[in-house]
Amino acid sequence: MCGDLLEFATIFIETLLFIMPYIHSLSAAELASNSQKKVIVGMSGGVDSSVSAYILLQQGYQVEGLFMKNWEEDDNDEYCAAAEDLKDAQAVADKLGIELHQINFAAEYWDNVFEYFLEEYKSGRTPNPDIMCNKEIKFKAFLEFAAEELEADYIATGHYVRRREVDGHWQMLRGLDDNKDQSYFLYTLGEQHVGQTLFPIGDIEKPQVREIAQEQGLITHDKKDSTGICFIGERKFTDFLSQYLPAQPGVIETPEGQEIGQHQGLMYHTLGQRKGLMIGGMKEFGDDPWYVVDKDMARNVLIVGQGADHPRLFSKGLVANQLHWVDRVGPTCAIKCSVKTRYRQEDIPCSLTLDSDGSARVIFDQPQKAVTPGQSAVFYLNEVCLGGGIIESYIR
Ligand SMILES: Nc1ncnc2c1ncn2[C@@H]1O[C@H](COP(=O)(O)OP(=O)(O)OP(=O)(O)O)[C@@H](O)[C@H]1O
Repeated sequence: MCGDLLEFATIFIETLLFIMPYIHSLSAAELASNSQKKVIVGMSGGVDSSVSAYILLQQGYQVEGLFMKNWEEDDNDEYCAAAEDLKDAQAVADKLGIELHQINFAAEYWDNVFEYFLEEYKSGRTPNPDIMCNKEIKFKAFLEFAAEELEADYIATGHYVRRREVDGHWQMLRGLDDNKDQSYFLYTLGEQHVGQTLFPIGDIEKPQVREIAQEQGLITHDKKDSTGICFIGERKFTDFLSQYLPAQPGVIETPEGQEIGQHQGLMYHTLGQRKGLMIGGMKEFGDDPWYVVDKDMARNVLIVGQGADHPRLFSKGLVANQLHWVDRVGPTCAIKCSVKTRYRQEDIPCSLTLDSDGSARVIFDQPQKAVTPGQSAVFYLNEVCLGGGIIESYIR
C-alpha cells in the first residue's frame, strides 16, 4: 500500500517534470531572483562542468568556478593530468568571463578517500572510490569551503542528475540521459546537500552538452570524458595499487579445491572477472572461459569457475550496510523497488527490507550475477534515487 501510493505520486510528478523544460523559460522575476544568488561551480576542466557554468550564467546567477587539486603527483610521475585540466578550466572561465578559484584538498582526500580505498582492497573487497570522493570531497570539503569561504548560496556540478522539491523536501532524480545518469555515485547525499546544489545539465543529454560547448566556443567541447580513479585519473591499476599495498601471491583453485594456477594478490581480482587470470589451455577442462567466483581471504585463495553461467556467480539477493537515504529516513516499510549493484547496470526489480540492526536485505526478482562486496547497492523508485549502502555480502 505504502509503495503503491508513493509510486502513483512519483509517476505523476515525473510526467510533469519531463515536459517542464520544454514549456518553461525563465521569467524576468526568476532571472532577477537568481541574480541575487552566488553559485560556485566545481570546474574540472571537462565539458560537463564548462557547460554547467555557461547555463548558470544564462539563468542569471552570479557564477564563479572552483578547481580542486586533490592528488599530489610526484615529480617523475608520467601523469600530470591536473595541470592540463586546470589550464582548460581557466580557459573556459576566461571565455565565460568568470573568476576561477583554486583549492587543494589532497590531505582530506588522502585521509578520507584513499585510505578507505586501500583498506577495502586489503580486506578483499572492491570499493568504489568515486562514491567516497563525492561524499567526502565534493559534497563536504568543497561544499563547506564554497559556503563558508566564498559565501556561496549554492554549489553546482556537472553531474547528470536532477533534483526536485516535494512538500519542502528535496529529492534526487536520475539524469535524463540514461546513458550518463550519475545518481549511482551520489546516493550518499542527503536532502540538505541536494537542496544546496544545482545540477544544470541533469535534464540535458550528453551530445547536446557537447553541442552547446561547441556553439559557445568552449575548448572543452571535444575533450574525452574523464576515466580512472576520482582525482587520480587513469593508471595501470595493478602497478598503481602495488605501490601502496604489498602483493601476496597465492594459488587459484576450482570450487572443488583443485589447484590450477597462481595469482599475484587477491586485491587485483574482482568477482565475475574473466580477463587477466592467466589460466586456460588445460586439456581436462575444455575451452570454456574461467571466471572469479569467490575469494577465500583466510587462505589467500582465488576461486574460479568455468562458464559465464557458473552457478557460483549468481546471487538471490544481498545484504547492504552503511546505509544513506536521501530523505535521511529511508523506507518505513518493506517496499518493492529497483536496485543497481554496479554503475550503468540495468535496474534490477527487488524487495527491500530494513533489518533491526540497520542493514538492508534485498531479494532480487531474478538471481543476479557477480554481486560484489564493497561495491554499492543503490535503490530507486522509478526516477527517484532513494539512497543506498555498501554491499556487505551476497545471498546465495
Ligand atoms: N578537479 C575538480 N575541480 C572541481 N570540480 C570538479 C573536479 N573534478 C570533478 N569536479 C566536479 O564534479 C563533476 C563530476 O565529475 P566527474 O569526474 O564525474 O567528471 P565528468 O562527468 O567527466 O565531468 P566534467 O566533464 O565536468 O569533467 C564535474 O562536472 C565537476 O563539477
